[in-house]
Amino acid sequence: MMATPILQISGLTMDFGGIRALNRLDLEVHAGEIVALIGPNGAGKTTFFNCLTGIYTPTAGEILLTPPGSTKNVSLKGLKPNHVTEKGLARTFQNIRLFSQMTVLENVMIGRHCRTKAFILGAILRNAATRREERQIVEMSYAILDKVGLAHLANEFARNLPYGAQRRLEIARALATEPFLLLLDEPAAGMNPQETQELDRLIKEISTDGHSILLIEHDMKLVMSLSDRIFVMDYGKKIAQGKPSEIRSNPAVIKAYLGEDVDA
Ligand SMILES: Nc1ncnc2c1ncn2[C@@H]1O[C@H](COP(=O)(O)OP(=O)(O)OP(=O)(O)O)[C@@H](O)[C@H]1O
Repeated sequence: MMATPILQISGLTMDFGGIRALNRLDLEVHAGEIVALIGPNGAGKTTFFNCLTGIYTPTAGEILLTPPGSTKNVSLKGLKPNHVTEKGLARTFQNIRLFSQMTVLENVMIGRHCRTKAFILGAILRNAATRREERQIVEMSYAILDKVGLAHLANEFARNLPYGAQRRLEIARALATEPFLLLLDEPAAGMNPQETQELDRLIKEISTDGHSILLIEHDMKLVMSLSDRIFVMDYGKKIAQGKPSEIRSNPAVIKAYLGEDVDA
């Protein structure tokens, strides 16, 4: 028997006034998978992520999250972004959103915040439990920075990092929330070929560590290298889904991309 998907989306619809940006989308992600969401500009991919992560409340449809190995699901529909993160789903953004005036380490520690127990009173009194928790946060943040290859830059201001490193720092911050599902919105955007290759390796490593991944990406070479399955959208609808080899030769996909600048 096939295990319950960790993410199950059905009939997801999002209207902006008269514009139907998402039209009854169904999609599922299983534990351990790397799934890519692709489609021409304006297809609705970012809107889709925004509906999943509490930035928009969808007009209709359901979004169910089930921790790996569990049978109990939770609906994400209508939850605030911080509550979505608490349920085990973290994301990065198309436009980098780091705290540029803070250090690399602090940016990761902030990601950790949603899993900490210490309250304001603890911070004021700085009791033993608070200090212990702080120490653990620092250690864990260093371990994550090590994973993404940024430990040596821990005390640098985020704004001083090269572009590719900033994108990896965003991933580190998302990982600090301990997600079982990670959403990456165009992680390779603006990267040079070497940075993209490093990203390819990093995403595979994160997947091997036990995180499932759903990513939006325009770099087709990266998509084909990473994905177990690909969902293709156009005009808010799903037009195809399948393995990379199936998507590559799918006539509906080729048609949707005609006239588009595809980084093949
Ligand atoms: N806040 C909003 N208000 C009104 N319309 C919106 C809003 N956000 C998105 N849209 C519209 O929804 C459609 C889908 O946009 P979206 O940004 O999700 O596409 P995309 O697939 O992410 O595109 P890209 O690849 O360029 O990032 C577009 O027609 C867009 O103009």
